[in-house]
Parts: sequence; C-alpha cells; structure tokens
Amino acid sequence: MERIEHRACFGGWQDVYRHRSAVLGCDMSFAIYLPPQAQDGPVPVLYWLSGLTCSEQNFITKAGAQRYAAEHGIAIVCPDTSPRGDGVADADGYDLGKGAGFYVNATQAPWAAHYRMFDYVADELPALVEAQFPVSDARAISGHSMGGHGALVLALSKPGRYRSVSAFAPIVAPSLVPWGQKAFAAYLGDDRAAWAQYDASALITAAVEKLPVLIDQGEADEFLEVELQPWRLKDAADAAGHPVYLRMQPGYDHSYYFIASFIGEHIAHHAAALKA
Ligand SMILES: N[C@@H](CCC(=O)N[C@@H](CS)C(=O)NCC(=O)O)C(=O)O
Repeated sequence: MERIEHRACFGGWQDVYRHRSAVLGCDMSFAIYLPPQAQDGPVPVLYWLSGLTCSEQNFITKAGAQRYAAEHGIAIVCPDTSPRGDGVADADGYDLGKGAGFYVNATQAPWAAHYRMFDYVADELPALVEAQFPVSDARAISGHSMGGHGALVLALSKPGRYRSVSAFAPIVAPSLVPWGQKAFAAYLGDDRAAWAQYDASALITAAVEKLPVLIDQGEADEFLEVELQPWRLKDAADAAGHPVYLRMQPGYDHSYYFIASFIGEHIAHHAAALKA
C-alpha cells in the first residue's frame, strides 16, 4: 500500500492510498480522512460510496465533509466506483463499466473477472483499513445515487456490519429503472433473482435488522422521476415496518452542491449511532 496524497485538513489528514486489490484483481485508490482524534486512539469509520462517473476524488474535493468529521471524530473512507486499469473491461457509456461498478459481484463475461465491488467494499477494504489505520470496527455507510444504492444494499444485506446507514438521491429500485436495468443485465445476466439481491426496495421487505435509513432527495433532481423514484423504497419500508426517513428537499438538484448542503446532518446522524 502506498500513500499518494497527504494534506492537512481541519486538524486531521486527508490522504489517498493506492493498493493491490486481490478481490478486484487490479490496483485501486481510496481516500481516507483521519480526524484529529485519531491521534489519540481508534475512531469509528464512515464509508462513502460515490455515484456514476466518480472516483475516490469527488467526495473529498466537493462535499466539505471533513469539517464535520473532525468535529465528531469520525474517519471517512471513500473507495473508487469500479475496478480500474488497462486489463479491466469497459463500455462506451458513462453508466456501465469503469466508474459504474454498481457495488455488485458480476457473474457475466466480460465483467465477472474484475467487477466485484460488493465484496471489495463489504470485506476487503474494511479489513485493510482496520488493520492499517487508527480506526475501530464501528462502521457506518452512506453514498450518493449509484453509491446510495450501494450503501442501502450493503447495510440491508450485511446485518451487524454497519451501525447506521444514509443516502443522498439513491437509486432505490435498480431492477425497475434504466440505469439499474442496463447495469444488472450486463453484470448479472437476466436472472431476476440475482437482481433482487442487489435491489434495496426488494431487500427491505425481508431485512432482519431494521436499521433506520435517512435519505435526502432534491426535488429539482434531474434524475428523480426516471432513475431514482425514492417512494418505491419508502412504500416497501412502510409495509415492512422498517423506519425510512425520506426528506424531500425543495430546490436541490443531483449535484455535490446538494450533498454539501446536508452532509453535516448526515454525519451527525452517523455519529450518534457510532458513539452510542
Ligand atoms: N454526467 C452524467 C451524470 C452523472 C452524474 O450525475 N453523476 C453523479 C453521480 S450519479 C456525480 O456525482 N457526478 C460527479 C460530480 O458531480 O462530481 C451525465 O452525463 O448525465
């Protein structure tokens, strides 16, 4: 593992590392913010999953989260959104292939060789982070859009792994919307049972652990009606008695201006659970 960026930030450090991922079979970069409290002992970790077209850079340069992470004494780990490198399959569109891993374990050629972002985020990355940095095993997870989908699916399908979960403008029903249908058909084939394993609105009907879910969604989000449809998760959760707090935010679009506006509240939400 090699440190490739190191910057002082709100009394802590915003770093980026490169490492060899055995799960993905390629070199990967991830970002980690270590708050000032990490100098005195292990701190809890929030995992942030970004959306389509992003790398580990978008969140650390645009969300303004470090101020709140420093206030609450929480580390933030941001993985990339897909496997990377010359030997890794890709497609022309921005919504499939590199930058669009959808946090699934692909089963179909040519994707299955490297696209195993579910296992990478659930297991390999936390094991590495917990072995190498002054962090505890108290974990929270959040994300945006495709990353909101990833955060919801990971929290719903790995009971006990995370103490809290939230999302910004998540893709909540990938099996039913164009972004998800394109990616799932490519990565998982046409077996709808395989799709359901990665569909938060399907998973929430049978989740054994009822972690409260905080969601912020901009009402002026250009992807709201066709790709996001957060009411699908809310309706399924209400029917299952699973607490979902869906906050519709007038005027906000899909961008990091929206994320920056509410990230402080999300970090406070996670801090309450991580320190309980
Ligand atoms: N740029 C794409 C949309 C992709 C997009 O909005 N990506 C979101 C996540 S789904 C994002 O975070 N973009 C990068 C950024 O805003 O920094 C398009 O051509 O329609």
